Amino acid sequence: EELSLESVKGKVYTLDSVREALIRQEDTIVFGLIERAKFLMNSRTYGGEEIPGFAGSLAEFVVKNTEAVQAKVGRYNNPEENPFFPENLPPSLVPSYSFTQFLHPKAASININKSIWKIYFEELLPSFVASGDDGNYAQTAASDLSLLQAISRRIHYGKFVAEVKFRESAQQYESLIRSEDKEGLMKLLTFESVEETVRKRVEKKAMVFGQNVTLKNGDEKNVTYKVDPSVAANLYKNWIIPLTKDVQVEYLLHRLD
Ligand SMILES: O=C(O)C(=O)C[C@]1(C(=O)O)C=C[C@@H](O)C=C1
Repeated sequence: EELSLESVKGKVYTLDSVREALIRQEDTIVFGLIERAKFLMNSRTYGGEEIPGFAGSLAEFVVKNTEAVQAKVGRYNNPEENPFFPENLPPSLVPSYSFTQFLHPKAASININKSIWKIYFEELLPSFVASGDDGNYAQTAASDLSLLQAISRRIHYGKFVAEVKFRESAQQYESLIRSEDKEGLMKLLTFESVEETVRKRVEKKAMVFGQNVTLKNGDEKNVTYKVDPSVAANLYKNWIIPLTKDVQVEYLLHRLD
């Protein structure tokens, strides 16, 4: 019998368990897309300085302040969580839970939220949100925040995936890490067939969770969706999976520090 990766009590990370976690996070992301798509683009949420005395957008104001509140109640004590604005976050005020420390300390702090932020507003939103203004800026920012958090958590979960893979094939990874062979690392950590399954499942989830439900007979043939299922699948294909892989490579490059 093989020993479990973590013999201490607490959360156990294995390739199966991290993949299970990624699958569950798909639900959160698909629901997040559906919730954000309820509102129009509402560009005033993202531009100009709408808040007196605050140098940033309304969305930035909501995210910064919400992260500060959540930091005070311990959100970022969990190594699976990564803030968008880590600068000047207040300390937690609550007793901390002892989360399983699974990551390599020198690689654990990777945070690519600055890129995620930019991609989200510049590329993702326009791909699934209808243009226009319905005035719901606060609700829009709140739904952006929960979707951003879900996407960020998923992408940074790459650290856990990478650590599992490293422990399973330490020798193979070590030589690639020592020669800083990014391409070789990318190749070793890639499973094309898993990626294809992820994309297909996400498309199906967008169909199942996002279909407009009616009780009228005959409507089964005219099903419509709240978010175009192919948009959800492409979001994974073009951004979420590639960024999760970038996090894995970045993590591995620091794995022997
Ligand atoms: O499941 C894995 O092994 C992962 O690394 C996750 C993931 C993904 O982002 O979904 C990324 C790279 C692999 O090629 C397959 C899937």
